[in-house]
Amino acid sequence: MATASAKSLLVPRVETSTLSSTRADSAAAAATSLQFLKSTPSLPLKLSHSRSCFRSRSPSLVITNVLKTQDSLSTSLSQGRDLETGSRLGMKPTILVSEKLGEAGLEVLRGFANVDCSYDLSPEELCQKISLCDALIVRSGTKVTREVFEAAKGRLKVVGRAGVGIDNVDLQAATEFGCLVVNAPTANTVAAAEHGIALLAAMTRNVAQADASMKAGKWQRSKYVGVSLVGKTLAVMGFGKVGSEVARRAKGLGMHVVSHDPYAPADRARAIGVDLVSFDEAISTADFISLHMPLTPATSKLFNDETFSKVKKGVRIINVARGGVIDEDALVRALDNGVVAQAALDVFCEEPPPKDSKLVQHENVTVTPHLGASTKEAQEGVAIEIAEAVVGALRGELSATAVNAPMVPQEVLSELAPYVMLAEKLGRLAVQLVAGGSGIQSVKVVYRSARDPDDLDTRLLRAMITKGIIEPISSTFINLVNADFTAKQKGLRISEERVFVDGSPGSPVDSIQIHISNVQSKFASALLDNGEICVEGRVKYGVPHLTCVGAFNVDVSLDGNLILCRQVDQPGMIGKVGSILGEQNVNVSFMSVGRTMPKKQAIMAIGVDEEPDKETLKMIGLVPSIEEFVFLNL
Ligand SMILES: NC(=O)C1=CN([C@@H]2O[C@H](COP(=O)(O)OP(=O)(O)OC[C@H]3O[C@@H](n4cnc5c(N)ncnc54)[C@H](O)[C@@H]3O)[C@@H](O)[C@H]2O)C=CC1
Ligand SMILES: O=C(O)C(=O)COP(=O)(O)O
Repeated sequence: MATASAKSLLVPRVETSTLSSTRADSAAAAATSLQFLKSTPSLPLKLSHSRSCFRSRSPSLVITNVLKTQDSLSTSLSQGRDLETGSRLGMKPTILVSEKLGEAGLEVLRGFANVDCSYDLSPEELCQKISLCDALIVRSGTKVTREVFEAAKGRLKVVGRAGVGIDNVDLQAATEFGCLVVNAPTANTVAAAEHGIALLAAMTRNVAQADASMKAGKWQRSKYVGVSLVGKTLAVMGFGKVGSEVARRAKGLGMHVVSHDPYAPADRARAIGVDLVSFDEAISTADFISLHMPLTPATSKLFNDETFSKVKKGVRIINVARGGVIDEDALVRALDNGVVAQAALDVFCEEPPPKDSKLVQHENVTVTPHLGASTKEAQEGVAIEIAEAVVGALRGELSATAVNAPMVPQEVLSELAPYVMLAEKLGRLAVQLVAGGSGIQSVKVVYRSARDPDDLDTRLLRAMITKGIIEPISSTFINLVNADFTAKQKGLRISEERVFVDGSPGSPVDSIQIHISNVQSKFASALLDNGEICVEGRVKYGVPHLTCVGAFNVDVSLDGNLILCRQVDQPGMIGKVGSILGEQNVNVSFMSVGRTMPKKQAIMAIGVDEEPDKETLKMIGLVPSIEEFVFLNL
């Protein structure tokens, strides 16, 4: 249900009014809208068991422009086709699917976009195509490098990883380019765990080798005597989704399971009878080591010569995580000298590995070509999970599986929605009070709240304040993905402070204040005694309001444009300014006067639907008793 209007969080500014209309031309401020979508429509599909994981994904926040200026139009166009305008004009976004995706997911995508399934693209071909695409869906075989984001020329808004590992996506580059990365983290967990167990069993009983031998016409029973699993110790390295499912299954096989995971809660492990131990203890006591951690700079080549020097002689290793977690040359050495008796590998540093790979050819190594996620059920689940996430993101929703943007739970999103609008508008307003806005270096945000700090998630508010502050003074397209990065790039420090107020903890925030220090103001009345610009806002009846400018209390809804005037408090001022605006056909939507004391200084806040021309503003400035005024686009 649409409740109001707002700027896009995740997609670039979009034009939804008629571009040629004078309103679009003259609307210096874009009104904004916040919408909550109902749950994504149910899909006429057969669902796998894993479906429940993503069906529970909650509806998300959609933030979309309804108006825009010529300036913002060109910004938008320079970033590629405007999605909402496109859809109004009957143009669909384009989604490039660069690796095989389940048909069920493709159906979801086709309902919303033009879908280009182009598999096996070379890096050059991918770079050529990408500037025509709004989203890209990959699996593990496509390298989404910085070059890809550069080649996209700002059009690519979402990269969907149809699976878990996102080590093939340059997340830093994605973030810098404001491109959201989403993954499908749950639908292939069981498949990967089952493959881990399959490799464990196949390796210990030499299934692959014996099969090849028989197909070569041999009958070698004594050569392929295996080892038993029962009673042996398995070290699960990485006790996440896959690791814990492997552990559960290994327990069922009668194995003793230990695990190493620096971030896993011990009680979760204990609940399935697994002891969390140190890295060294895990590798030195285990008969089998199964790898389930992500590939990150910290885990790259974690299994190297030094690690193999600490393992129990004759250990067996299973890797369904990522090839890069193992130094493959070191593993070959360990296999050759018998330190590692056998290895079963689904993943490799380079995929596919070179044909002459010593590891692949090694007689004590069982290999599969990255099949961990490749079951019919998992692929159907992953495809739907990623299709829903990508479509949602293209609609501007915050995804529950965003990898490079704050993931805010739905309950938090729902209650923060009006405050999100307030945050952006206050940021936008505060920066326009600065004389020469680009010199801002230090911003303090004060949240007054009756909530315990632990119960107030301000990441979204902070991102929207940053967006509000930066967008009016920069040509950079800002969204939730790159707000923090861009602020840092611009040397803007944003600190947050929470002040406890008595009141109802039912509402997350009582007020938000923005303080900008060490700057001059265009509107001296916005300055506090300490020289900081200060504006404060609250949400009233679900609508963002400006409640304080400098030391003056005001009470105006933050909608449309705003004129702030300081005058000597006296009768007739509202009428004088109102009639100037009326004569020039500028519609006044609201007015509020805040004063220090009767007949002293007062601030008049006037909301206007249209932007007054320079002459009109000049006439306001000439009204006797008006000491200063400023026009602000919200
Ligand atoms: N072969 C295949 O087809 C598949 C491979 N995978 C791989 O498996 C990995 C794990 O997947 P999930 O369990 O779904 O991810 P997850 O995020 O649920 O679990 C990863 C766990 O590794 C832990 N971890 C991080 N650094 C560690 C370290 N230095 N030492 C020990 N543990 C560490 C984390 O705390 C986390 O608990 C993925 O990152 C992916 O690379 C996942 C699915 C299919
Ligand atoms: O989900 C993962 O991390 C996987 O490794 C699965 O990769 P795939 O989608 O099968 O290329």
